[in-house]
Amino acid sequence: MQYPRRLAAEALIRIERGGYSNLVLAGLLRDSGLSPRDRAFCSRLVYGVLERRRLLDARLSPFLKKPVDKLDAQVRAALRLGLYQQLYMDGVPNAAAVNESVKLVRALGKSSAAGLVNAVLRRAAGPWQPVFHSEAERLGVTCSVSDEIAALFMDAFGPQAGPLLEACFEPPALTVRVNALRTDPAALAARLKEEGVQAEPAWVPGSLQLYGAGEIAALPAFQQGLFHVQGLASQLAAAALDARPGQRVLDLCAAPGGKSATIAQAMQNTGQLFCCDAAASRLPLIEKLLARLGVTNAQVLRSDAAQPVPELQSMDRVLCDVPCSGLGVLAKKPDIRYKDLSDLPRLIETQRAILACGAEALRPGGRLVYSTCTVNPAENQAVVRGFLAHRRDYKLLPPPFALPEGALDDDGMITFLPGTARMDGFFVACLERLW
Ligand SMILES: C[S@@+](CC[C@H](N)C(=O)[O-])C[C@H]1O[C@@H](n2cnc3c(N)ncnc32)[C@H](O)[C@@H]1O
Repeated sequence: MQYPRRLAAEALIRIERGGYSNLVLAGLLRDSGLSPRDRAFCSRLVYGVLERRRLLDARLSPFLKKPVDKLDAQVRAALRLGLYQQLYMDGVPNAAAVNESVKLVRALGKSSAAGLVNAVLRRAAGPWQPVFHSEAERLGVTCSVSDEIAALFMDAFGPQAGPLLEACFEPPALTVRVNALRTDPAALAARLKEEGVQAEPAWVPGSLQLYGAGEIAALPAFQQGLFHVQGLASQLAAAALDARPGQRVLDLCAAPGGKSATIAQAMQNTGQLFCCDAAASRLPLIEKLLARLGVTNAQVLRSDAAQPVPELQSMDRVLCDVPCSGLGVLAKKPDIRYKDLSDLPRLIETQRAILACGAEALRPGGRLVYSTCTVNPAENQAVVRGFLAHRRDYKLLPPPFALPEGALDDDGMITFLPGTARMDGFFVACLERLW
């Protein structure tokens, strides 16, 4: 089992140097020749260490002469991987975790650190009695997020902050949106079975949950555009728009195109769907996805949604799926755990501006959905309430779908907290323009 560990260390080192975790890992695994079991082991190690990094470092630090950040990257990776196996992988005996880490650091060309790795790991997994200076620090270390994120959860959710941050260690269910332009859930489930993947209807209509899927993009059903991978919360946000055949629909922040694709299917490939994004480099992602799924009613445009767009007016539907802090998707994107939030006020300004411009583009009687993948009330309820305070021509609609247990309903604004029905944390508000 040395090779998957070595690959995991290599991935961690490249990610530290600025690589995106999903791309780095996918690239290394693709060329590895590893069995599916070893790939799964390697992925678990990489994502596990990224997720628990702060806690792992806090437990390693007392046994090191210098901060973890100042160690050689190879030594740091071997220590974090070793301690992660000791603490979180029941299938790996403690002694094996230590011995394999010693071998690993040698294989990584740092034989001189073998004694250190051995000595530190023999002690770091023992009893731990940390001293914290604040509740935010305690939650931050034990749940492996920054103090700032811990404090934000404490402000927003009080005593629920801890359990919610714990829930962010549980990955959401792997779900796909069945491409209604080409197939239906029963036919797709049968097809996936033929391709070796178990698929069952998830509770959101038109979706399937997959089990034991390996590399999804390699499946013929994927390549033939029979589905796209999409979380249930995102599918619900797209469904909340209630887009109909023949309508004019504007998706203001569309890349990489997941919700646009689901909306195009609801429109039965008729009418006009405008898929905009400010990031030119992300537009090809939308084009590629829509082409694979056979969407023909969409135009992909570069456009800054925070500025009025006079050409895109009188829409029947507008989706503002705005850029956000991403605090609902910590379980999928571990990098967000340590994200600097100093930019938040500027981000909230952008969210407000996008909602205001989206509202201008909607016709009276039309529907607008404002959504985020964060659970931060300042980016969610506060933005919508601030908007409604000076737009008397808009009103909130009741939730357009049955809410799963645990979802919050705030005058019709819906928050899925992390862990609700195995979904991402997400926010959806549905608004109607009255005149
Ligand atoms: C949450 S993502 C959208 C996800 C997309 N709706 C989907 O379902 O695949 C937010 C997007 O907003 C884009 N964005 C950020 N600022 C923007 C702006 N001022 N105008 C338009 N798009 C913007 C980002 O490039 C990013 O692609």
